[in-house]
Amino acid sequence: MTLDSPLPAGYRFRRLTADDDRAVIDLDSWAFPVPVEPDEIAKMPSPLSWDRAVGVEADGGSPGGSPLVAMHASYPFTHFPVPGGTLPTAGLTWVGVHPQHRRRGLASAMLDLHLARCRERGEPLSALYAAEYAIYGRFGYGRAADDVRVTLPRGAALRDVPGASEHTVRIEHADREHHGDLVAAVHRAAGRDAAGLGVNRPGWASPETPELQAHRWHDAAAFRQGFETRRIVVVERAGEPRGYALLRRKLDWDVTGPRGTVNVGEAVALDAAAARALWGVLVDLDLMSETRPFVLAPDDPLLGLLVDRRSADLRVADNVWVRLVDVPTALAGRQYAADVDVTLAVTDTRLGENDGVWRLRASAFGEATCDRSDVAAADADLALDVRALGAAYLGGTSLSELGGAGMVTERAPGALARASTAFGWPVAPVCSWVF
Ligand SMILES: CC(=O)SCCNC(=O)CCNC(=O)[C@H](O)C(C)(C)COP(=O)(O)OP(=O)(O)OC[C@H]1O[C@@H](n2cnc3c(N)ncnc32)[C@H](O)[C@@H]1OP(=O)(O)O
Repeated sequence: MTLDSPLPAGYRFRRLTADDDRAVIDLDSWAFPVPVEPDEIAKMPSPLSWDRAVGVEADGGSPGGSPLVAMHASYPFTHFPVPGGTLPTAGLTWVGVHPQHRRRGLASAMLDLHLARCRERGEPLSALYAAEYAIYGRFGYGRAADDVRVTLPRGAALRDVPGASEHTVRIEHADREHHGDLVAAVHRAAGRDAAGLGVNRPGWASPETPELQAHRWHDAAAFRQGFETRRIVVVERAGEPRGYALLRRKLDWDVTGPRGTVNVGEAVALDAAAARALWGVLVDLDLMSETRPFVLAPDDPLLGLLVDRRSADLRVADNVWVRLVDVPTALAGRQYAADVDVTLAVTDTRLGENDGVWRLRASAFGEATCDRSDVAAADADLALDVRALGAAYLGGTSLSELGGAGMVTERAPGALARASTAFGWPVAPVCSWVF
């Protein structure tokens, strides 16, 4: 795997291994300051896939410290959900540069190396969560999904759903041994057939590696911020799990009485009745005054269940960002919501292989092909940067919205409306956990 990519003078790439764990934690705590000592973090299982972690060393290093001054890594998603299918995808993560070495081009060099390695591994997509919004557009990533954050008042009124009362509820300490398989199975089922529509939910990635799973189930006291250990609510119908939520509570008091908070890490239900049963529990826990789900899809059933949506103080956040590393493979590797036959003049200043005109042909919810076209760029139906293609790829941002912001240019009248419909998807993309 290549490490042969240009860096500013005085720096070199080096593969990282498990022996670098402590130096990686020290560097990471420079990039992401947290109120937890590196010694404590070192006791946690590392989520990294070391064969995909690359460091940057500086000549001379830092005085009294490690020569490691920057790093990046990626998680392998062999089955990252895209509209109507899955594709191998690199989940870029742990991008960090020591503050003393920032703005010298280290992140740019790491991103170029990352994209080259994705191509070598045959991963047509890369996805990430962005620490800051303005960083990743220049590297060809587009904001591909949004999620919503809400704060639910205690006892928030929920619409009735027939069948909800037929569920039983278990509230237990959450641990991997007892709940790992259940959580994985319900999460997978919810992504495969979102809300029983017979179509999948793009972006709904699973933590695939043993390292990531161990890290996600590890419940480090140092990161709980006064909240209790992790708990789980499981709703079942006829003995079969139909939904779950991972949560923690924290009890506070003021003169008017208890004002506890419920933080919900992940809440997943397989149908409307299970969602109603689950949320009925989550908004009515004794001594709590509000419930805060972490990440919800913009079309999560909870939003439709709320009788008064305004009471939920809804805010929108960017969720996963997507980068098409191999444009034809990525475009042919998803399904489309309508028949489409369109030529796209794609600009990609970092990966020249993607640059040029591509002809995409697909039948609604069926096969798709994408081939290089000999149409001149000026005559293609639509012109767009690879970043806009990434934003539209999971069906969460419409090409017409991007066109309205000047990020897609229509050359053939009607092409933007048709392509926009085809690139859409009946289920909003979202990833339910941050990687
Ligand atoms: C997927 C993830 O892992 S997200 C985590 C990202 N990491 C962090 O936020 C941790 C704290 N920050 C850092 O470690 C670093 O500042 C990084 C990684 C964000 C940037 O690293 P640097 O080596 O300073 O970036 P580099 O010098 O290559 O800058 C490249 C370009 O991005 C711009 N840029 C860098 N960081 C930012 C930012 N936070 N916001 C906006 N623009 C930025 C630079 O100005 C530069 O622009 P230019 O090409 O027009 O001159």
